[in-house]
Amino acid sequence: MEIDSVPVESSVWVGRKRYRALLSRWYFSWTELDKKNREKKTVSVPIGEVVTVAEGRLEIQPQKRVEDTDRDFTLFYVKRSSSSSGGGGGGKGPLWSLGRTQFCCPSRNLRDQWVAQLKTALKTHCPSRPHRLLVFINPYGGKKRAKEIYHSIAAPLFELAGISSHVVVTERANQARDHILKKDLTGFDGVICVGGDGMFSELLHGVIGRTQQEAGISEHDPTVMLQPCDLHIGIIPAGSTDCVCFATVGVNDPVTSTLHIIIGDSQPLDVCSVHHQSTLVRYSVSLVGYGFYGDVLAESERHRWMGPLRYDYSGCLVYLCNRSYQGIVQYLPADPQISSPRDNTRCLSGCRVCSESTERLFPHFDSSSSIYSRQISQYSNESNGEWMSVEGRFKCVSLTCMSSSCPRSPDGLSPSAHLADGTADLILVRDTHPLGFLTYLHRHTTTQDQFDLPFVEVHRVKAVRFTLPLEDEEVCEYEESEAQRTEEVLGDPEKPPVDEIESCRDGSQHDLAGKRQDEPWNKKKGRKRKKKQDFLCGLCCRKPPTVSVWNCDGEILPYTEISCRVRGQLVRLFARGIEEKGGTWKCHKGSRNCKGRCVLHP
Ligand SMILES: Nc1ncnc2c1ncn2[C@@H]1O[C@H](COP(=O)(O)OP(=O)(O)OP(=O)(O)O)[C@@H](O)[C@H]1O
Repeated sequence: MEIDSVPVESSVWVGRKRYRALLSRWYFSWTELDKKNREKKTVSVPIGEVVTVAEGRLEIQPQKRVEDTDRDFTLFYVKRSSSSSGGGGGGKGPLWSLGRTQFCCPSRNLRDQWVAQLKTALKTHCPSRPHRLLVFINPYGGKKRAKEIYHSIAAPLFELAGISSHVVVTERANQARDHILKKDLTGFDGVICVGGDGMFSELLHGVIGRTQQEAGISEHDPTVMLQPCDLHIGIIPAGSTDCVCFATVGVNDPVTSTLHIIIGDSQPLDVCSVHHQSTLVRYSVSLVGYGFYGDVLAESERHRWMGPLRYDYSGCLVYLCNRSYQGIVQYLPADPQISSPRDNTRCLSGCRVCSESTERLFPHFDSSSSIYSRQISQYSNESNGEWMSVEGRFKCVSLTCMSSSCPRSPDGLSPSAHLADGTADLILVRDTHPLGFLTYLHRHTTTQDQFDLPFVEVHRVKAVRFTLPLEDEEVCEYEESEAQRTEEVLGDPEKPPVDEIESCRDGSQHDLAGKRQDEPWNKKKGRKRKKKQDFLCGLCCRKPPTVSVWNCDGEILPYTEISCRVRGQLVRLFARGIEEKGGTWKCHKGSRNCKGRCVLHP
């Protein structure tokens, strides 16, 4: 049935008020009329944000109630409110809730036509909505409320929207990742995690790994072009850290996230692959951090019993230790003509830089075909450019593919970073006095520019390498069983043995020496490894450490010398980036798929 056929316009009643309802190409709107037929206020809902339409009077809250009346139909859609007005989202973007309006038509025939027209419009304009989802719930994440959040909030909304889901409540770490890697996923349009950043990371590794397996691509080669992933990932926040959700949606709110999933929003996301020599170690979307952020994570692992408070406690402790580390950072700069980490822009919904990057990264991309058919072209451009090198003592070295904003740091580590432009921001904080470093840290919680400090530099990059200066190569012994550990990180159900890492950092005599003798790593550049060092320092130390550890999205990496490469738009989330509160979603002419989604209804 053609959308432009009758009826596109008719009188309807909402309660006792008379309205003129109109279905145009991209919107359904209803305008209040007074007794003299003069128009009063209009409510306009993009078809893309209609959740469902049903005959009769339908309610789902506080519980489901259906009344099959002849002339009524009920419309469910996305409604926005300011996140500061409550709801627990506490974020940068608006909170979404389920809007519901009940319309009464002059006749049953007209009611049936409205329902049919709206359903056809949904089918025609929203072909990318999911129909079947695979949901992983981590019952131990955050405040252990993930099951309750899913069953009381997300599941009823999925049911309303006609989405079926297969639910897996995890029984161990990495179960979700292994499931995605190994099980039959035919028929699923997306994978969802109900948990925190750790659960998201499992899904990320599963989806990327599976896509490469199916495409016959080795993930280990940092120079190879990885296959962009078709299977969307959704996050229903229920963890103690939900940074990825916050940075891609703007709030940590299960209803908002569920509605983004239902309407099939699609946000491409850059991913950083972290390698050690010629082996993939992990993928990251938010932070790959050495020095302060690595030490805080390592310290916090010892105090898990404290819950989320452990990060504050460990942050204070590590700050007081006043450590800095020697290193050589090499980076491949991104094109400064396109954007810069200090251009004071923000990556918001419909971001021009990101949408133009799609064309740059995938010039032969055809929006009418699947993501799989994108031509592989990204890395011909990517390897271009001259590597730069910085050597010195650093308080921290951070690489972030996104702003990494979170409720505590609403602008994030790099406020002008983009979600999907194929670049990451490299932040180098050189050794400085403790007060200077405190100023740097404090500025993350304010609107002051954290890069406007003499000991801080920031670069927009496509790739990074970190090595230790020859004279300072005192690396913890846990590096030396690297091949085995990488297998554990990527291929084995067990996580990296953090306890071993910890014992190494503690200076305990965990003996891995037997494993190292014949390893090529020892022969590299003819270097001779010195003996393991005690790690603790500052308040609690015997000897200051010479190396830190890498924090990769909340996981400790088992290597110090790493290389990172940004994989532009490798995955897609059920999200749309951060919307400006109460504002209009700007339409950048020429950006694909704008299709009327670019204006927000009030
Ligand atoms: N059933 C399970 N038992 C133990 N660990 C699990 C289980 N399911 C998932 N995990 C692991 O728990 C870790 C933390 O989960 P999640 O991210 O959901 O919660 P979180 O409270 O935000 O955690 P954190 O802040 O520690 O990252 C994840 O890395 C995941 O691999």
